[in-house]
Amino acid sequence: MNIIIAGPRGKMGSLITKIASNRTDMKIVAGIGPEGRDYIGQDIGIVSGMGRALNAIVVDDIKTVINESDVIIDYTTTEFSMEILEAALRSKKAVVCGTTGFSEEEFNRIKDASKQIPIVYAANSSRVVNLMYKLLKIAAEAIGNVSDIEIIEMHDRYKKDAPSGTSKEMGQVIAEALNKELKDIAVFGREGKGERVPGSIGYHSIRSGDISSSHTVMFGLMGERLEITHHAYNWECFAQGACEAAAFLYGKEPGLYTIKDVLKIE
Ligand SMILES: NC(=O)C1=CN([C@@H]2O[C@H](COP(=O)(O)OP(=O)(O)OC[C@H]3O[C@@H](n4cnc5c(N)ncnc54)[C@H](O)[C@@H]3O)[C@@H](O)[C@H]2O)C=CC1
Ligand SMILES: O=C(O)C1=N[C@H](C(=O)O)C[C@H](O)C1
Repeated sequence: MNIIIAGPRGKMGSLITKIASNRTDMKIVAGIGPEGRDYIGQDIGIVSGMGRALNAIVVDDIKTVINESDVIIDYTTTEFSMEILEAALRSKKAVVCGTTGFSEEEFNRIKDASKQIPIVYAANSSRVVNLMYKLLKIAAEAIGNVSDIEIIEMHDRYKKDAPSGTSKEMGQVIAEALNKELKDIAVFGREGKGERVPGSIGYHSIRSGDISSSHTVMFGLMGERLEITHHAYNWECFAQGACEAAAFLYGKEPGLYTIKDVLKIE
């Protein structure tokens, strides 16, 4: 299968390039970078920092290369992801989207597009984080109604969105386990409100230094607490999942798939 990688200079794009180039089931045919960058026209292996050419060029206009591809892997920005989605729709190509921070309206555009093209949307493409979702469901079903739930997430100082896409998915898993709507129980920040809101999920975002990604969900009771935590030491676990998702999409019917479909964590 032929793939295009969006943002190959980025943290995720460069790792995805490295991992995809070592797989025998996929071939990188192009990268897409922002207009005006000095590396447009250069080889993606050089642009991504791998130090060797992969015989695929980074272009700034997806239209010029999209027909050579089967799947586009996109971990970039919400604005650019929307452009990729439109191009993929026009050319009927599959997309793996791991970008986070979409508005509800933007996410509805992804859902609509999936009626015509196959899409994996994954706010977190690590296998272990997706196992953590399963653990959260068990914990929320058992003690969610009798504990104070807090989600604490930490990322590097450059991350654009807060709270993280993963923490929203974690909140969703817990809300579903409690038969509630996340929007009714999520509390962002607690400035000026000392007391805890009973039955809520508190969100806390830390942005500091070069923390790759950490998520803790705390179930607080009187006299004890349960914490379930995932730490990523770098972004490779997410990039591995991105490539697995691309391989999964090859030849798939249109639809909105999740990383659970890809990783088969039942
Ligand atoms: N789903 C998951 O498992 C993960 C998701 N992410 C998400 O992926 C996204 C990217 O994260 P990072 O790689 O850390 O960011 P980054 O800032 O390192 O990379 C973003 C890339 O997008 C490119 N880009 C932006 N606008 C563009 C445009 N108009 N045309 C072409 N290229 C454009 C930039 O040049 C850059 O290379 C974020 O939304 C982040 O939250 C990050 C890690 C894991
Ligand atoms: O920006 C990141 O780094 C990450 N973003 C994703 C998110 O918003 O949840 C996934 C992971 O935590 C890394």
